[in-house]
Amino acid sequence: TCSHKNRYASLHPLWQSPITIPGGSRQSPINIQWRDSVYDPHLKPLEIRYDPASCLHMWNNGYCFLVEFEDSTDKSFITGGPLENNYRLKQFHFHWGAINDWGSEHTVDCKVFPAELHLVHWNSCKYSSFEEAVMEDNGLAVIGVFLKIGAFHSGLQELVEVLPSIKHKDMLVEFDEFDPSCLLPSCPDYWTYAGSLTTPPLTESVTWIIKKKPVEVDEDQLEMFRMLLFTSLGEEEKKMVDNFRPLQPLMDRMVRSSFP
Ligand SMILES: NS(=O)(=O)c1ccc(C(=O)NCc2cc(F)ccc2F)cc1
Ligand SMILES: [Zn+2]
Repeated sequence: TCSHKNRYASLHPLWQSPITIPGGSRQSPINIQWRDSVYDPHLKPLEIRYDPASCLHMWNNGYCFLVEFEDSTDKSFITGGPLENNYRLKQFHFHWGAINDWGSEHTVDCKVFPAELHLVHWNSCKYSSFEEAVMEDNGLAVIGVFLKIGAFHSGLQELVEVLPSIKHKDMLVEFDEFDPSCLLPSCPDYWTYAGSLTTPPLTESVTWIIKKKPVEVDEDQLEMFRMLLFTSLGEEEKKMVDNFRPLQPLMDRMVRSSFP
């Protein structure tokens, strides 16, 4: 197991006692041990079709900030990869740390990244809404992308400059014409495994697709994430940082890779 350095010391109340759900056998996040992952030559390339016009708004939900999409039709969806059906984009959000030494939910060979992007999709072939799909074991597909400190990211900057307008919990701002594929690495390689939501209700309905290559953002951009607050206007201010769940046991699961 990875040494649980003090990155869990000052966790959000949600995780003071790492919640393990009774009988949970496929919880997320996990450490991906590269050498234990199994190359699956039958895995197809992931197909990503996002329509920037389906972007609705960005808001602070008191745990992270998220950009939500219009999901009444298959305007923005993914298919292929480990997926049997089309999965419609619902929202994307991030998890990050108080400092650049930690922040991601998943780790690779125990390496922690300063932040992690999650693009959340639901199986629109089998279910009629996100809320329905979230209860089913093939209901959701989440693409995870690691962020590392490096070059300035011009696509991310469009999000960063809106953050001051959603500083407090429940603030929302209209947001349109954003194509989240600009946040993905160009390398097609990924790992995939069966897991769960990483926040309550922690339902075990997620096919995780974790991109092998991180994307680079500069430290001022990541610092802007840390100006957000968990708290509502008028409450005692608590900086929105360390909004990641502790690592969960792999148990009887295999992690497959799309690359040899
Ligand atoms: N970090 S993650 O990518 O694993 C993740 C993705 C989505 C959600 C979510 O939608 N929660 C709210 C929510 C949950 C439900 F189960 C039903 C409705 C609903 F809005 C939680 C965690
Ligand atoms: Zn997430």
